[in-house]
Amino acid sequence: MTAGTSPALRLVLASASPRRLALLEQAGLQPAALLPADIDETPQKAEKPRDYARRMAREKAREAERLLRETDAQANAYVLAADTVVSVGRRILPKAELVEEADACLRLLSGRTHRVYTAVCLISPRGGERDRIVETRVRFKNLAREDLAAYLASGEWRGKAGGYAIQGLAGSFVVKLVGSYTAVVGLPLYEAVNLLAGEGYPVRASWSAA
Ligand SMILES: Cc1cn([C@H]2C[C@H](O)[C@@H](COP(=O)(O)OP(=O)(O)OP(=O)(O)O)O2)c(=O)[nH]c1=O
Repeated sequence: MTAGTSPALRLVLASASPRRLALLEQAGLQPAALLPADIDETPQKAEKPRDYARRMAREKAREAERLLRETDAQANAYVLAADTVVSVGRRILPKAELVEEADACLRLLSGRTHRVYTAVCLISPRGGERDRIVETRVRFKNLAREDLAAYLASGEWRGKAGGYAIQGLAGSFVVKLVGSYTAVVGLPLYEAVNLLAGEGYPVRASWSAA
């Protein structure tokens, strides 16, 4: 753990997503602990995709913070959580678990622009809560029958919001992206690092090659 002058200062990533951990590490941040939060991810009736992503990130952070306090009431930790939602208009696409779901998502995304909302929420050691929401517009090419069949066979869609992963094979479906690539993968690095820095976390403490 490298957290500057305060050895007790810790970063906790409230996530089970290997992508989020890899992104955090890409930015030179090594969490001291992973604390996935098991929350109810059902969207509320008529909830807007942006509001839903924000609520989910907040609930994940709060639940992880609660779990942390249960084991260590004095924990001097920053708790970071994120949530990614893919939407077409007001419609929230599912995190595809079944091939039928992925198929339906990809047919909907084919040849059009959709929005990806990723919210990031940070709870600081003193309990202060801050968040950011990033909207990214992604345009997919027209997916041919062969594209669809091959992509579904790859299995890369499993567990991914909207039934695709831009960091994998589906990267070749993207005609245009306006917003944040890292947000689409699962953690907007610019916003996450800024949130942490703004709350006093030593974000560059481990950058030195020495
Ligand atoms: C759109 C898209 C999503 N995803 C992933 C990121 C998230 O893991 C997932 C969206 O689901 P989330 O509910 O945001 O995250 P998760 O349940 O996988 O992980 P956790 O809550 O423990 O942090 O979809 C990609 O990896 N690539 C993409 O291009």
